[in-house]
Amino acid sequence: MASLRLDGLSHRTLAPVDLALAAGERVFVSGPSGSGKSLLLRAIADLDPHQGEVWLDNEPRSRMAPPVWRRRVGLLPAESFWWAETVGAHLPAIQASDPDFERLSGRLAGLGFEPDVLDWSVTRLSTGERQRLALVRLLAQGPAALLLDEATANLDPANRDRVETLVETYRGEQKASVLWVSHDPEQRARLGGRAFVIRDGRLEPET
Ligand SMILES: Nc1ncnc2c1ncn2[C@@H]1O[C@H](COP(=O)(O)OP(=O)(O)OP(=O)(O)O)[C@@H](O)[C@H]1O
Repeated sequence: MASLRLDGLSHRTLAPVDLALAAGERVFVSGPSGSGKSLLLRAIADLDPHQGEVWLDNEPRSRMAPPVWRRRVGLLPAESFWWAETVGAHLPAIQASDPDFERLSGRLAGLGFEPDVLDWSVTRLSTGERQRLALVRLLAQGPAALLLDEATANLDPANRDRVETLVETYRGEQKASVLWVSHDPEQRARLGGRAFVIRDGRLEPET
């Protein structure tokens, strides 16, 4: 559970942003291709050069070790990277007797996977499977804030709904703040909440 606050955060194409998300709040960001949405998320995750500060509750990013920050502020990139042989090798080693195993199996099932997906080779994953499994992998770290870059861009409506449900369940249970980049106005309308747009290098409330 944590609030997320951007304090004069800027990057190469974006004017300084001040934005506060309460713990458990979801905020959408949209904007034309190339407007700087992904760079905004990457700056918050401290993956790219930027100016300004980001806070999780009262903890500034500059006082946290980068690996710790990136575990607590979890970025789901538009294209996920898989480096090991199997899906399961990317997830924490959990025994079937561990309570976390049930939670993991529940999330996999909620996204339409059988438990044997953990044994699948990553080379067989379709684009949509990669996108859904990358979300499961991210949530397994237990982030306090989620940064979602087009989390449903490659999915059919049924799988899009499954991902929305999983994100909303996690947000509700963990009181995680969620910054969600989405091009889909119907998704923003369906889920509700505050929405912003990046126009001419500025983050503005969507009207
Ligand atoms: N490493 C880099 N060096 C120079 N320019 C970059 C770099 N990374 C991104 N850019 C540029 O910054 C701009 C914003 O990129 P960004 O990926 O944030 O766009 P976006 O809003 O997420 O677009 P899309 O909706 O197409 O994913 C683009 O013009 C991009 O070419």
